[in-house]
Amino acid sequence: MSFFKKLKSRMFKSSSKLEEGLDAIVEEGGEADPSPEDPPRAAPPAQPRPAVPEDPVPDPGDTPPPVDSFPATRETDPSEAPTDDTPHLVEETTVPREPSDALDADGLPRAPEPDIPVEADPIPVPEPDPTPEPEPEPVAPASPVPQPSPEPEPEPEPEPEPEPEPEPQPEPAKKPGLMGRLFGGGSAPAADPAPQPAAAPTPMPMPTPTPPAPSAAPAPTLRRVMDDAMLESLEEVLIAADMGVDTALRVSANIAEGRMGRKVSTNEIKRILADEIARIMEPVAKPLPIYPKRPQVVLVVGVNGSGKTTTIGKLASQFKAAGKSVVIAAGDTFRAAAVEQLQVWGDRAGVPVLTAPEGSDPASLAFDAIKQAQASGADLLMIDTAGRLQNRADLMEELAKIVRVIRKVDETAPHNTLLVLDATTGQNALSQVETFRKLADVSGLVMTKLDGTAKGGVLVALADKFGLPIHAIGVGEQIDDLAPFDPEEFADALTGYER
Ligand SMILES: Nc1nc2c(ncn2[C@@H]2O[C@H](COP(=O)(O)OP(=O)(O)OP(=O)(O)O)[C@@H](O)[C@H]2O)c(=O)[nH]1
Repeated sequence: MSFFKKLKSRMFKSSSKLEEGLDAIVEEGGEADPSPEDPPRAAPPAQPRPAVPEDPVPDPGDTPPPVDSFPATRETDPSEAPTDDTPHLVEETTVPREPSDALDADGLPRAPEPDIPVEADPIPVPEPDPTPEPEPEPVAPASPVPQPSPEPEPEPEPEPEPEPEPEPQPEPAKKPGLMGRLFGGGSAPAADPAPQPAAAPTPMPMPTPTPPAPSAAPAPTLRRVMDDAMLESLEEVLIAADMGVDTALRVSANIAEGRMGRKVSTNEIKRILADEIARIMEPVAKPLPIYPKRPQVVLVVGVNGSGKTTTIGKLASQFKAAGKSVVIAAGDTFRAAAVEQLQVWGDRAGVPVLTAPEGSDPASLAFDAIKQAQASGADLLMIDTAGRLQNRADLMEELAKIVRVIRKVDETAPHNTLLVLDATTGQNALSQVETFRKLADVSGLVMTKLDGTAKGGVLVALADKFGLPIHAIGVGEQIDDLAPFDPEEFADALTGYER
């Protein structure tokens, strides 16, 4: 099953909404057009995503250039067997075709050519059976084997031994693909209800071969002339998919450019839209840069429950696996449960968690944590902060204070300020970015919970409006459910476009 068929079979709500909308738009005013469907978009030349961002360092001032980037382990280890969540999956290879000379001039199958014994015969000669069959062979495989039973009616039960079919190669049990987990495809690998072919090894009896169906003429493609009414519908569908009004209008306008009055099929409109979305997302798909500065201070901010602690645990685990020494600081000093939760993640990732007495000033914890990380020579210090709604001025001021105090120890810090956004919040993510970047100088985004939302389109709006790097996406609650952001996969999944 190809990658995209797998994706389609678990298609997320957002895409179905968008995809259904696009289908409906073309159906609404479309007409059957006998001209063939446009060829699928040619796959771009394989471009391994660099582990080091090509762009200049976000903070060129005092911060040295990044030497590495998250998640190096996923992207750079060639020994890793490709998995479904590898962003460079290719479609299944096509089935080899019969050579065209298998047909004669009339299009009928040619008679087999006699073997010319030029060299040693490579075809294995069947071994002569040393023991002659005592029983007469059935003439036709469909004939029932004569039964010794006196019953006059032939028993349908004891069918002739089925020909030993080649054992179906059971596919190795796989973790659901990244895109399979995106936007509602199920988060935890264990919870994946997808049927595993490996679990049912019993070979199916081969059905009697049925004659090939007469080749039906390909159904004519439905096409609609691109006009104002179609564009208006497109805008509505994009807004409903959470892209926001501004982005939806801009995307629609770009799609219309040079195409007004032309007929487009559903597949063409999906391809054009997927290309447009991928074009918007491409510049923001940047892994978290890693600097030679020790400790590199990563401040993690966001509203309550957006997934900060979980993301810190996942990141810490990946950095540790990449050979970095990581320390986490529990900056939510007001909630004992938050500290405990972070400690659980620290244990999972195998990294120490620095804590402060309950109720103490989070800015002073951050100060102490940097000092300790400096003393221990840690590569990375990740500071968790309490969740705060962007409309709580007092809490936002507290965050600004944390940043000020961090800069007292290291004026180049924090080297990264990650805003963790919950994809299920939809358009509210825009106002979160606006407020947090004012107060905490957000350097990049992590979008969590893309595995269970109808709101994936908001990422397009974020990229279009702010252009902040999207370092990673959360696709589940497990420690390895954090993946690099792949714009093209995302665009195809969002629009339902199949390459
Ligand atoms: N499905 C899914 N759940 C996630 C993801 N990331 C986090 N969660 C869940 O979201 C919930 C909140 O995550 P936390 O990491 O505690 O969020 P937080 O921002 O630290 O929360 P506060 O400290 O209360 O502000 C938890 O139940 C997580 O398991 C994700 O990518 N996918």
